[in-house]
Amino acid sequence: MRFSHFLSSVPLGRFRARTVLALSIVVMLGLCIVDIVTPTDIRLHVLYVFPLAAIAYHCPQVWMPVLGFVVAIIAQLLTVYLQQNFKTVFIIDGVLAVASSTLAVVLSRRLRASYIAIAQLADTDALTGLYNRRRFQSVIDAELRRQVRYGGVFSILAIDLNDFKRLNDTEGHHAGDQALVLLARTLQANTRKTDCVARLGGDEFAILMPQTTDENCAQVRKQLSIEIERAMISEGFSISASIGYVAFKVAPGSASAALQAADREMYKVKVARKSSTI
Ligand SMILES: Nc1nc2c(ncn2[C@@H]2O[C@H](COP(=O)(O)OP(=O)(O)OP(=O)(O)O)[C@@H](O)[C@H]2O)c(=O)[nH]1
Repeated sequence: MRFSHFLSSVPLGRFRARTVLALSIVVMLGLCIVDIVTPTDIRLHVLYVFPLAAIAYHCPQVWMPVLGFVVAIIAQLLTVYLQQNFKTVFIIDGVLAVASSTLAVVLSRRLRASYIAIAQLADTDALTGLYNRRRFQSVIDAELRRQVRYGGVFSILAIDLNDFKRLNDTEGHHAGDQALVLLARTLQANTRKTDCVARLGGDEFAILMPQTTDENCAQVRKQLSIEIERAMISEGFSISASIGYVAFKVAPGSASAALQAADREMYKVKVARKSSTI
């Protein structure tokens, strides 16, 4: 998410974060001008900018940053009023600096945690916890760039359950969901940590395997077919998967082209299976 999009999406009552941030900057500039006109040390007051901006981004109610500005202004005026007394000024500035820095750290950490949670939601499939199509395409993009730079080979496997609709229709969507989760676990358990397993949608899954040749893929497909069948039978699902693969010795034009090529191979397997069962 671009920072400007994120900023404009933060709800702050009737105001947008952008408005409150602009307000906080105006107030801080005002405080700095007060400092310059009444020659005190402005270095500490600049510290207020960060916590106030952090509050402005983070808190859902607009009165909180406004209250922060009011407290900062009162403290500032008090500091100016007492500036003859060096010790008092030092204490007020010290307390404000510590409080504002602590607030900035706490709020920034919460902000970062929310951002990570949002980014994770955008990249993963809620049911299986695997990467979703969007993230998988960016993983393929990265592999394409790596291959163009360093050469080598990588492969993509496309996996699609057979007659999954029938399972949903006869045993219900909950059973269907369980079968999808089981498939996700089986794929992860039987691939390398360096491979990337993703759910592209519905009963379609895919695996990106770096440094994996055609021959390796044939072995992986055989092994996965056995493990999927074993896992499904052990949970009482009579369901299998069609698996197609492509090994790319030369970088394909795009991530979508790579996925489509693997998909075509998977459909060939599916069609062959259907015609053999007719
Ligand atoms: N339980 C469950 N079902 C889903 C989910 N997403 C998609 N589906 C169902 O998956 C089914 C996919 O149907 P199809 O694409 O015809 O696949 P299929 O029945 O396996 O048919 P073939 O691929 O031709 O063997 C549909 O019934 C969708 O409703 C999900 O998250 N959970």
